[in-house]
Amino acid sequence: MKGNDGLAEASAIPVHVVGGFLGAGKTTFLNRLLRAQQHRRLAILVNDFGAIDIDGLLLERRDEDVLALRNGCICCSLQADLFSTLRMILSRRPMPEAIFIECSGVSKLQEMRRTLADPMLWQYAALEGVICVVSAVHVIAQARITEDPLWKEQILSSDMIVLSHMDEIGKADIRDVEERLQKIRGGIPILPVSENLLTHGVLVRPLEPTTEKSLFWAEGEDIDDDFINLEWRREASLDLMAFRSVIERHAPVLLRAKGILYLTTAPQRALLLQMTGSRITIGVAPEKALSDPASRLVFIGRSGMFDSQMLKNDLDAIPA
Ligand SMILES: Nc1nc2c(ncn2[C@@H]2O[C@H](COP(=O)(O)OP(=O)(O)OP(=O)(O)O)[C@@H](O)[C@H]2O)c(=O)[nH]1
Repeated sequence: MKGNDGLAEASAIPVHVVGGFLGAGKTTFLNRLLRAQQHRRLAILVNDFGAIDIDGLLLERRDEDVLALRNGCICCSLQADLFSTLRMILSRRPMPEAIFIECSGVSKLQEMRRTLADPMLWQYAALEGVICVVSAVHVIAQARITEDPLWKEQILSSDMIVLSHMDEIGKADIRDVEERLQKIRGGIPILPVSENLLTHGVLVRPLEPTTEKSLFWAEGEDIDDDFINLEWRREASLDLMAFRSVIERHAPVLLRAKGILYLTTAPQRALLLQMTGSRITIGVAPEKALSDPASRLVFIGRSGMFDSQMLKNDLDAIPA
């Protein structure tokens, strides 16, 4: 049977939102969860703030299960795309058992919550809960991130916090992190990533659909303007020392960088660059990355602080 809007009627599919600041560990958490729940039919919707689909590349799931929404933020500028993608997922047969939405690191979770509380959507896909992934290392050592109003908004607007990067700090620091988070949002469950959490799914407090009329087209505050991103692509491989010095020069104003790199020392080898705050790692990229032989990187910073043109000029000047 079909509903008035053309969607098949069915009991609502649970929707889990996974949010959290730039580089907090959302994709890593989701990958662990997907591995633990391999037997389930899940649809994953991933929102990269930039046009380059890095998160889609990093998610370990069959390509057809992962849908990417790029070049904007689903909590504001991509709201309409979010709805049309959800409709497409809901029209699939067999239907997924659950939908996970990985927000971009700049998504406001209150906006996501309002968007998904749409009364019409709720009949088919009901928000089960909003999980905020918080990096314990950010809390202990990255004041630049934890002083960002958006970081706090995400904690205040979620139902549960999942702590990442706990392996990198000691027990006393973990207690300190929990206390600091409880001060921001008293009573919120703060959970480490455990097998139990990954296997038995993610709780959480069921919400009621909004009584307001559909927010489908409601205009939210556009937070895309607060952040600037630079997408940079180079067909030839890069000199590591020159690349490093460019990154070190710009690191103080960057909140996040990630992407695929090819270096002159091993031009056939795709490397994965990850940078959150001032922490940088370069490791082996997933095999899928090799389908594109170009280096492709995304850099994100706050407007007014991050000079994307200057970074682009510096990157362009790196010798091949
Ligand atoms: N040691 C450690 N590293 C982690 C953990 N979680 C994530 N990372 C690393 O932190 C970096 C960022 O992790 P991602 O999962 O890509 O973070 P994200 O929140 O999806 O990033 P954006 O989508 O860009 O906002 C990567 O280098 C991960 O390997 C963790 O629990 N422990």
